[in-house]
Amino acid sequence: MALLEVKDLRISYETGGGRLAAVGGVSFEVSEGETLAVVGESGAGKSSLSLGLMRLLPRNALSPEGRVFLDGVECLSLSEEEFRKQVRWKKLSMVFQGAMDSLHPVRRVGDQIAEPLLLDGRTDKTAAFGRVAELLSLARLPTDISRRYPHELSGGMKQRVMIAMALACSPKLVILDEPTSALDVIIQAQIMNLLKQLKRDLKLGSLFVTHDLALASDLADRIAVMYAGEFVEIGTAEQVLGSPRHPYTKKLLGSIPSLYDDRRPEFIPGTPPKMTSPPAGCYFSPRCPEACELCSTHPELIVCGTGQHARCHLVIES
Ligand SMILES: Nc1ncnc2c1ncn2[C@@H]1O[C@H](COP(=O)(O)OP(=O)(O)OP(=O)(O)O)[C@@H](O)[C@H]1O
Repeated sequence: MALLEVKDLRISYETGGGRLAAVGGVSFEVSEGETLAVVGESGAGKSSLSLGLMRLLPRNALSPEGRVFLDGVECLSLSEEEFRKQVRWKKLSMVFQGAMDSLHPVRRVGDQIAEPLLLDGRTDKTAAFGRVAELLSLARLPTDISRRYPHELSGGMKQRVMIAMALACSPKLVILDEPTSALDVIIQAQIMNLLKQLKRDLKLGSLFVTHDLALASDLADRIAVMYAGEFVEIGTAEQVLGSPRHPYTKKLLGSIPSLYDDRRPEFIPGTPPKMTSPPAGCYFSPRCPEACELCSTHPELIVCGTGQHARCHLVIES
């Protein structure tokens, strides 16, 4: 059985301009120890998906529709209190986008990491600080930073602290929302190595949310490409990167600069549709170089390889 099973998840917001469909019927699974990267440009719905799974959506979000099974428990039908006690941080946790800047500036790092353990009520202070030392070492940080304040740490160290905090209650699955976006490339590589190590050593499952397909390829077992609230392609990293089937995935790959030839990175003309009034047909068709009359109807995901699916009429079903 999959660790996480998401079925037809839909998330919408009430806005001044009408109802906005941020996540429009997304289905996927993540197994124990597996990394699924969710890749898409800004506004594709990646953060809404992540916050929806954590049940931390903003107030103007409508109740999510669909089913979310985590370790066999259907999460959307739990009450807020049940979800907080049984699931959030314990089975499913998250490293938020830009979160390293949200550490409390005048509280010691160790106290902040210990907080969720102490709040749980099942751990005393000595045990909590023993666990803090373990978590710091898991995140490859010296244990003496426990007594330091956030302003004494570099950006990379603060991000390691955020990762340590996400692991505090030993979750089985972590959502990593753009975990390296604010870091320079050297530190980014170090954090990616740490994530790979945690995946291997702890058999940690993860949903790795990023706009960067090249970065996704470093950690992902499978990749889902998200466009206008939908998965337009999903498959193993090898399939999506080596033989992409959806025109949007091909364009995303073409936009990655190459060090080894004179090819110029392509750009994708146009912008994603307004999700308060999405077009009737394929959402990508106004920007698609391969669009044809078939694209005036909305495509379903089509099986185009073992475990590979693409939402495009031009894909031949296999
Ligand atoms: N609280 C909100 N109210 C109304 N619309 C929202 C809200 N939050 C997000 N949206 C809209 O939902 C859509 C998906 O946004 P979301 O932030 O989930 O995308 P994203 O892929 O995570 O983008 P980014 O990488 O920029 O965070 C966008 O059209 C966005 O404008």
